Amino acid sequence: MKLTGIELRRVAMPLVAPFRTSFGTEHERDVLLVRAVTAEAEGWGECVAMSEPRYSSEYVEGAAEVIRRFLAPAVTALPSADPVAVEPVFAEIKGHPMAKAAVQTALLDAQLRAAGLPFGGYLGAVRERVPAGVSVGIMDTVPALLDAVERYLGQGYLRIKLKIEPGWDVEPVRAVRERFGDGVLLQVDANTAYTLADARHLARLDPFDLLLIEQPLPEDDVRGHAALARQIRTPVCLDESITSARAAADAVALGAAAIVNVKPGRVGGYLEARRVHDVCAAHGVPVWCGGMLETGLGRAANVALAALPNFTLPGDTSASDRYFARDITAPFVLEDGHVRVPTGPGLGVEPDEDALRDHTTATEWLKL
Ligand SMILES: CC(=O)N[C@@H](Cc1ccc2ccccc2c1)C(=O)O
Ligand SMILES: [Mg+2]
Repeated sequence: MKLTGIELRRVAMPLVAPFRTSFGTEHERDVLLVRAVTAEAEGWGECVAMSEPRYSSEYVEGAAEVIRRFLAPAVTALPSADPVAVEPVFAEIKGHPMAKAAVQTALLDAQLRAAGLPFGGYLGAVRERVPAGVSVGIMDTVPALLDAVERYLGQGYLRIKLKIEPGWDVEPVRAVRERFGDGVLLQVDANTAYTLADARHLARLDPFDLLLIEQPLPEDDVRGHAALARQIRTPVCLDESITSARAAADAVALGAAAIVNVKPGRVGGYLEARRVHDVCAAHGVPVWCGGMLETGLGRAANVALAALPNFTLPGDTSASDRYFARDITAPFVLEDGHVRVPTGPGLGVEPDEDALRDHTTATEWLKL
């Protein structure tokens, strides 16, 4: 597949409501999109980096620079812009998994569109729709949280995830359990906000029968998560720590992860994400698809990935309107708590021209 060019496009996506986590509050997504143009077709990839390095070390401006200076030239140096062949070449450039994932996905999308193959079919999807969970931010008050959870349950979401941090954890969880009962699938995500010294405090979440507690400790504290897992009953799930299939194998072998949140951007792409899925399946560890407030382009790829067999827990694959009043693709909608896997070639969705134009803040054509 001959690459004729790569476009870097920045889009501003206002959020329907501020989204607060233990690492800050987001009001608008500044998204970097990658468009790979080949003679046969063009493909899209979405970089999930935030505008500031608060979730992980990557940030939008940095990802654009890495693509501009290192990843795009590496692709053009290849005889063919093959999404699988780029992996060993990208491996020589250290880090920057979100930037790598965006470029590889754009190449995959172009290749699959040209071949008329859907992304889900290519990855090994076994379902036509996936159960959707929703991530609920930290709120100013418990009543405000209960209103938000009530709205999401009313829309049909099959699982509720509450962001927590020291000072906002046991009380909101107790309030949700007391108000909505034990039947609701409920989990929490700390985004690394605690330390092992908080183990006894985190054990106070045990009575609430949570599905999991996501990334309570720092990204590099795998040993600490294994020690914590021996002191609490709630299953420990890792997110930020799982940076590759090897990291997943290590975390599982060390007893640090009973469940894994799979995020293609965090591990360098959808092919590595599938390897994480396969390693976890081999160890009997269930996975679910995490979210990074993607537009419909990244959402389409995530929903396809979430249809693989070992994705047995509802993911953060919410409908578009959970984050955006207007998506840049046809919106993903919730149907009986599920989101449909696109069936068209490649990602199966493309940007709506008008929406893309209205949200675009910058475009840059990389001379190759
Ligand atoms: C759905 C969910 O909770 N996602 C991440 C956290 C997160 C939160 C806020 C974000 C804002 C901009 C870009 C990425 C972001 C990721 C998580 O699982 O840890
Ligand atoms: Mg998380």
